[in-house]
Amino acid sequence: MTGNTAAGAAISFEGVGKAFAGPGGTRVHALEDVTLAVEPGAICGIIGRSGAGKSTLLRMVNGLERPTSGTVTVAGRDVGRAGGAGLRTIRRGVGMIFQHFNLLSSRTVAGNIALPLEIAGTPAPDIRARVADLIARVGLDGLAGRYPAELSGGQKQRVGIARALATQPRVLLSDEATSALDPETTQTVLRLLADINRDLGLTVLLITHEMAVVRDIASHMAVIEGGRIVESGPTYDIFARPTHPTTRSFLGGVTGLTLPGFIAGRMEEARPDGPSDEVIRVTFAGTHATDPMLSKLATELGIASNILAGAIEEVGPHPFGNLLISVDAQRGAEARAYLERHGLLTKVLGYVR
Ligand SMILES: Nc1ncnc2c1ncn2[C@@H]1O[C@H](COP(=O)(O)OP(=O)(O)OP(=O)(O)O)[C@@H](O)[C@H]1O
Repeated sequence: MTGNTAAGAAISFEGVGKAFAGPGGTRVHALEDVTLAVEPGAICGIIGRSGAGKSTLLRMVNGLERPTSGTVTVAGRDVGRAGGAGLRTIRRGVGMIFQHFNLLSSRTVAGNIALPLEIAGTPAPDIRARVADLIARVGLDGLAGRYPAELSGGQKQRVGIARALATQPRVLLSDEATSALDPETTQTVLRLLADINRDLGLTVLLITHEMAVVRDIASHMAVIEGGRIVESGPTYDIFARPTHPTTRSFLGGVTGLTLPGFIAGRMEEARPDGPSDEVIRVTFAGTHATDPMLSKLATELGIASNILAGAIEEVGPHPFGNLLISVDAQRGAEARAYLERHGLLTKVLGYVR
């Protein structure tokens, strides 16, 4: 997904910058030198904190914002320089869903879904057939005549998704689409997006501040901070080997990376003189996630380990685990070498006396 190779990409950002006029004649640099290529059929999650530049990035894909430098292309078409009919063509190929759904309260479910087709001048009989298909596709059978006020949040988002799909776009943009939903409804909406991605081959670009959303649905991800992409690549690789501190702090919320307070408060960076325990993060990737490596460490090397925190979960279709363990610091190097030899990743986090 990442890098400079934009050829063949569904969406590509090349050296993109965006500056807004700030207070008192200042300039706010919302994006700086963003380069990212999203391959056709990928689900790419952009994660970042409030104000990092996520919305600005997303809005460039359908031309709601134009870059002040660099180039944004969708299926090879330059969005920033398109105007009039060219921009309308690009926009027809890019659907968008929103955190607060943005439905028209005066229109029924069917009426909301029909709107983009009416605007595109689609004949009425075709609209009726297409709307019926879309209602079935998103699981809203029987609700065509309801008004938004009569729907749950999850149902409203399904209407939003159906409306976004009405003009058969090749790209779907999702602006915090599950942020207003409860966890269970979030899961059903994410599953629907994953099904649509798979069945229709749509490319999905989603922005979120929740790593769990990225973990559950995104094949690729990018972390944005202060308007710059600080890390990007396949989601699984980044979960296994996060390099940037911001990525690590986002990961702390969804993996077993957070040390319990009673250990965290006593950790020292350097190994102290005298007896101590080494605290190690062990990342289990792929099939190793289910291997009983710690018991092998005990039986084959006689090294006992304490499990301090951990979780095994799924990132996309792959099992993935993070364990925080402690071992006698004198045997730490030996334990890490053994685990690494067996395909696990290790990192010393510190020492506890
Ligand atoms: N139209 C605008 N005029 C001036 N500044 C803007 C404008 N739009 C965004 N910004 C600024 O650009 C920066 C990035 O904003 P953006 O909305 O893209 O961030 P975000 O990551 O989407 O944040 P959030 O999660 O809070 O929506 C912020 O400093 C914001 O104040």
